[in-house]
Amino acid sequence: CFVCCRNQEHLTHHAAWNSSAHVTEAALNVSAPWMQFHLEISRDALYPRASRNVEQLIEWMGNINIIRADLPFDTKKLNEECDCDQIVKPSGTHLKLVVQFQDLGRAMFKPMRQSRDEETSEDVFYFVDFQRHNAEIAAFHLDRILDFRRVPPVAGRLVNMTKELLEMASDENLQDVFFLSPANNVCLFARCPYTCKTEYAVCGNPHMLEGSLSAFLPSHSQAFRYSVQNPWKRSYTFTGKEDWEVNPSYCDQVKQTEPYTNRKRLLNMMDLAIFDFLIGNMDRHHYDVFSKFGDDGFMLHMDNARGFGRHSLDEITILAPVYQCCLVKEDTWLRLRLLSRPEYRLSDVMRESLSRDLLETVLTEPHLLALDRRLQKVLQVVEECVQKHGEGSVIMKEGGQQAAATGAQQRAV
Ligand SMILES: Nc1ncnc2c1ncn2[C@@H]1O[C@H](COP(=O)(O)OP(=O)(O)OP(=O)(O)O)[C@@H](O)[C@H]1O
Ligand SMILES: [Mn+2]
Repeated sequence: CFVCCRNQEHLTHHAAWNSSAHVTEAALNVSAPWMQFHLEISRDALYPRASRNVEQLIEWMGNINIIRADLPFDTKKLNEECDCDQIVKPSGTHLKLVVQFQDLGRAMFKPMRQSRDEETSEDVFYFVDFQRHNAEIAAFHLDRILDFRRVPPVAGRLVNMTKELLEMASDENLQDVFFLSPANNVCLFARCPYTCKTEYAVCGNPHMLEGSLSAFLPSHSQAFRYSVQNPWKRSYTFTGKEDWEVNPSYCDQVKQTEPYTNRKRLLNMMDLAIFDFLIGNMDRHHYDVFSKFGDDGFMLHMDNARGFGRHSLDEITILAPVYQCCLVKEDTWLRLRLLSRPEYRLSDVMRESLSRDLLETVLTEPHLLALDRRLQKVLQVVEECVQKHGEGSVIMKEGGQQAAATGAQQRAV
């Protein structure tokens, strides 16, 4: 083992790769950015704050040759049961592919489905909303700026659907979803789970299509991770209400339930709510954690494609965990305040960060400005909590201890 993370704080080490099914020792390049990404994952975050590898990984995903395209495992499983004569729901949102690169790294590809200027209609339920490739990219950048480092690196890329996807398609099931539109554009549709209809397809122009590439995490056999239901998840029905929506003391219940008896996990839930409020994501039904790190480990913030749908709406209920529990991690609080100052304004830092992506405009100006407005609302919610309960019981160190006075009280007064 020549590149080892020698302590238990890290998730994988090089020796683990010898047993990897899709990598042979001969082809293995330990310095490949995707491999370095896996080696840097620790109990605290997906990558270190000062990681140089993340930039390299993004550039690499944006440029390196694609040698194979696959349907994702969950879609494959559904395909076995999928009958294209039976349309279940009129939604074509779940279009994603696994691509493999020349040096054996992999990424989840989500194609562009909605133009950047289009705002999602008010009549669309969040659970049938489109997945937006630019939301995946922007969410990664925001997560890094907030110093959470819980979103796998995501790069934007213009992909040639014919040469890089169809010709690299691993099996017939995938080849079969490609077709030529009446305008002679190459298109692809999702077989499953919801639709087999070509009107929900995405099309290139005629071959080129934008998409997001999310760097693959280590496989389950190398680093098992499991999904946990979000206690503040929404009802996925037309009229249903969840417990948190009707019970004002819901947080007391959560606090007494595993794994939230662990204060670190509870505080991480507050981070997740803040993150989702900023991006406008109402579709956080689950989150993932690596089992190796137990309840102390960080939470993964994956699947952010339903963020950034409506810049004119600030969906305050996404902040329910924060205003119901009246808790926030001190580090997060300090960072949010910093990003509200004119010299570090969140929208400016985001604009700068996103300009390094290969795609021209990741977020339009109204979405960037919405971030500043929403950040103010987060600060306001926390300040109201501080006024009610005092700073000592609201702003917490990661381990759950009271934070040193941060001046929230003064600002609130
Ligand atoms: N970067 C990644 N590395 C490894 N696995 C990933 C990655 N991105 C997504 N996945 C896996 O693919 C599955 C689907 O991804 P995602 O949730 O982003 O897409 P989705 O179309 O919204 O699917 P779902 O309906 O399951 O939410 C998830 O279970 C996740 O574990
Ligand atoms: Mn999803």
